[in-house]
Amino acid sequence: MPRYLSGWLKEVVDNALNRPYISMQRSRPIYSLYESILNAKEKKRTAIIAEYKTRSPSGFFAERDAIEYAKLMEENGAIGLSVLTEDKFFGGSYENLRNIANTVKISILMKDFVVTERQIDTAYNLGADSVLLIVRILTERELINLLDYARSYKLEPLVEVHDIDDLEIALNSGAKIIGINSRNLSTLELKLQNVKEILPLVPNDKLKVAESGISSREDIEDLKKSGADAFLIGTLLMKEPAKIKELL
Ligand SMILES: O=C(O)c1ccccc1NCC(=O)[C@H](O)[C@H](O)COP(=O)(O)O
Repeated sequence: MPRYLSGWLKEVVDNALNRPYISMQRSRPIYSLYESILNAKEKKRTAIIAEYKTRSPSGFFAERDAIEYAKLMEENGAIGLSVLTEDKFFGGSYENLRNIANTVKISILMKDFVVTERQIDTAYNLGADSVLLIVRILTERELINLLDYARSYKLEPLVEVHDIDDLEIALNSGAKIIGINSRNLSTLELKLQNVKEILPLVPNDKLKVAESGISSREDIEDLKKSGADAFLIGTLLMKEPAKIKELL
């Protein structure tokens, strides 16, 4: 069982425990998220992971065609796509993930509240190249088990932290890609400053992803100075997809 949780986080995790398993034959190769970020880092290119989400608990709402969005992001140099599959709170679907995976040749992150191996089986089958593992909702043992399980498919998870305690657990678990999320999961407030403070504490042999609340080229430059290797951006690009051209 995942950690003790309350409120919407408890509900989202309870739902995740009962998500159906999708059985299908994966038809695309793995486009490694780890290698994609590393490659951009080595070439000193800005690594953007563009997120497809249509709503969220903080009140975000956008209507946009998933395939058009994914193609535009790929054509404009995004190194990856983060696709929300959580349905109740984020309006996501496995169908969007499968359709996007059938369309693009860049890395795809299944963005969900992953707490079971069955969800990782499904991510792989649908064509995802990585899964999100959120430290806040998992025990350290569960995190280690799910990391190992994802790697058995050659999927390297993005392990998300919100504070220094989470970071310690992520490092103990052997995570290789660490995402620092500026959104507080309880209050839903954004605080980019938290990300800037935690980034320098992440060892340099990890790949570091800044997540949430990035709204300009200046934010990216600031986060780079603090050590970020990649940037996960949803709201800005879902509202104005053409902005990707200004970010790279
Ligand atoms: O996006 C939300 O409002 C949200 C609310 C509660 C928990 C998580 C939430 N978002 C998850 C994410 O990680 C973001 O969608 C992602 O980092 C992109 O953030 P943004 O660019 O701020 O949309």
